Amino acid sequence: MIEVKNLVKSFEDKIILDDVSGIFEQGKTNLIIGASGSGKSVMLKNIVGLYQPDSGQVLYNGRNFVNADRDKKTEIRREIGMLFQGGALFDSKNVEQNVKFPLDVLTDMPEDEKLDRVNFVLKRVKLENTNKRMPSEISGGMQKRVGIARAIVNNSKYLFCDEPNSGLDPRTSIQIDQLLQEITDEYKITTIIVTHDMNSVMEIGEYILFISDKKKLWEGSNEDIMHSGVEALDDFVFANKMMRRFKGMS
Ligand SMILES: Nc1ncnc2c1ncn2[C@@H]1O[C@H](COP(=O)(O)OP(=O)(O)OP(=O)(O)O)[C@@H](O)[C@H]1O
Repeated sequence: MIEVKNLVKSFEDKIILDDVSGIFEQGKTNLIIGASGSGKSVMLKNIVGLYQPDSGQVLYNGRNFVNADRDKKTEIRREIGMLFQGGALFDSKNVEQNVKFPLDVLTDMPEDEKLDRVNFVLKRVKLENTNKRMPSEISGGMQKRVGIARAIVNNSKYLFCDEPNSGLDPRTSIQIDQLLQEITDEYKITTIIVTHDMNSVMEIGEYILFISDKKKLWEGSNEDIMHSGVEALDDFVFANKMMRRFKGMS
């Protein structure tokens, strides 16, 4: 579980996040949503330690990351897997080398054990026998799956995904969402996904934190989001014509 308590972040004089709190539970797909520029990525970067909050706490199963010393931070970082926007694979490495990379830099596992682990996660994302393919030789959806395999190869306890569906068609997006949810549930990972994709919200939003105007304006599940009664959230949820018609708004 990750607890964010009273997070405040500003750049120079501009406050981006003002006293935002949330509880992201283990084994659940937790979503941070909001309009473009609302501060979703900034929140994720504060959680993983890429940005230092002005104030507030980020607790990884009770361990405060913000004030942790170097060793403690390294310990927590080893438990984190990240799926970056666009996959962010190394173009010059093949699938196997990409997935193995975290094991090469974070562990002293023997090579045969690393390969067993790589093959295990590749099988889990249904990419067995693609070991020697280069990123340029596989589709966008396959590249995302390689990214997911790489993010979990070191038995990650925490998984962070920034817009995992960017650049994918709707059908492939749903497959990636479902894979993320299955893996989260199966390995009891605490997963946090930043997205503005309403399909993802409805499909896998077990816990949703909505940011607007620097604040957490709403939290809840995909079951409740249609009836939040929060105007800014309705503007976000019912942004397209079809959804508005569904709600009887136009
Ligand atoms: N390093 C930085 N220095 C200054 N301002 C920043 C920095 N990073 C982000 N911001 C500002 O913080 C605000 C929120 O940005 P953020 O990237 O978190 O938005 P977002 O909700 O993730 O948007 P999008 O959906 O478009 O990716 C923006 O106004 C952005 O310009």
